[in-house]
Amino acid sequence: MSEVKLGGLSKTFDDTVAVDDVTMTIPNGAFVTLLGPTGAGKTTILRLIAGLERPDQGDVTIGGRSVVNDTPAQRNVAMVFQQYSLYPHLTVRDNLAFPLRSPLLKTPEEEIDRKVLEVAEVLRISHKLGNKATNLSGGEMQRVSIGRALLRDPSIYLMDEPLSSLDAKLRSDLRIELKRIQENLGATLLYVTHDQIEAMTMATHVGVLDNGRLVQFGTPREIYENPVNLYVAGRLGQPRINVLPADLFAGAPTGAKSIGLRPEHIAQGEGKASRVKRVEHLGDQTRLHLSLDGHDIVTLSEHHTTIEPGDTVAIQPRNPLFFDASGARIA
Ligand SMILES: Nc1ncnc2c1ncn2[C@@H]1O[C@H](COP(=O)(O)OP(=O)(O)OP(=O)(O)O)[C@@H](O)[C@H]1O
Repeated sequence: MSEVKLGGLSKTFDDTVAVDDVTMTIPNGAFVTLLGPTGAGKTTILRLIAGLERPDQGDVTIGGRSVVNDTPAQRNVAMVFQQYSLYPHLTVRDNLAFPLRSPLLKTPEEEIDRKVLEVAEVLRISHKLGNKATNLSGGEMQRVSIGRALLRDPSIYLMDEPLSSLDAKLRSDLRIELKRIQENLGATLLYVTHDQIEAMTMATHVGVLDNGRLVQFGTPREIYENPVNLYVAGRLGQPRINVLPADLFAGAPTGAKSIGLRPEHIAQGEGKASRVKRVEHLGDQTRLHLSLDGHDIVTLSEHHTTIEPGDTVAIQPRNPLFFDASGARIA
């Protein structure tokens, strides 16, 4: 596995700037997620690293060596796409074994068998090894695609929303498995997702993209607790951060246009009186939807709260974030 560096990487398609001067280091053994809305440039970054696109500007190095003039095969990256890409006429076993049977590798058949079984076990598809790839459910096909990538020994794994087609239960199981496998292998992984839970739970580092630009790169905790701007603050956190006028509460610093309050950063009991509009009991948490001077605010409450719609709750900020008129964080 290797450190992968992007230096001033840019790519334009016709009039669209897909990737805009991105500089980023994916440390050896790191699990980096790229987070951003549709069209932010996530997939294009993966394709530039894989060698499926050529950059207009900038460099990609793998293990300290520039690879921009290398073919995808020479780069030795393993890519898992959102859409599974299996050989339909082959069995699951043969699909998994395929990369190991490359004439260059000369892997002995018993070793191939052992590795295939191991990966099939982890991904819970051992009972389907004899099936043709076409006789699988979407979730099973995607697990085979992930398994096929895991069977190689690439410089980096590039994964483009590999879990997005799976149901919620399987997705959360595989999230844990994938993280465990990555840690065991010491694998370097760049993982694209829309899903902030995936970004928060699996990543050692998160890169947040906005219109092709990398706006912040840091640990999930840094990104959550210290967002550089409103855009980043809004990408992590469920329920989303409340963004309110800075003068709604006393104490805003000069130049502050808005205050960002995460739902858990609102203290109840003292402060300004808000009206309860809705109470959502979600099992693991209870959410209060409040209205204060015409602004909607979401906060959390105790599981067994007796607060009801129509009640009044006094609230005040705790650990607020302040942003200027351009959205940049100022305090
Ligand atoms: N081959 C292409 N030709 C023209 N435009 C492209 C091409 N590939 C990507 N784009 C454009 O570049 C921008 C970035 O696309 P990209 O697929 O990298 O975004 P993304 O963040 O991966 O989005 P999604 O989450 O929807 O996959 C988009 O505006 C897209 O329409």
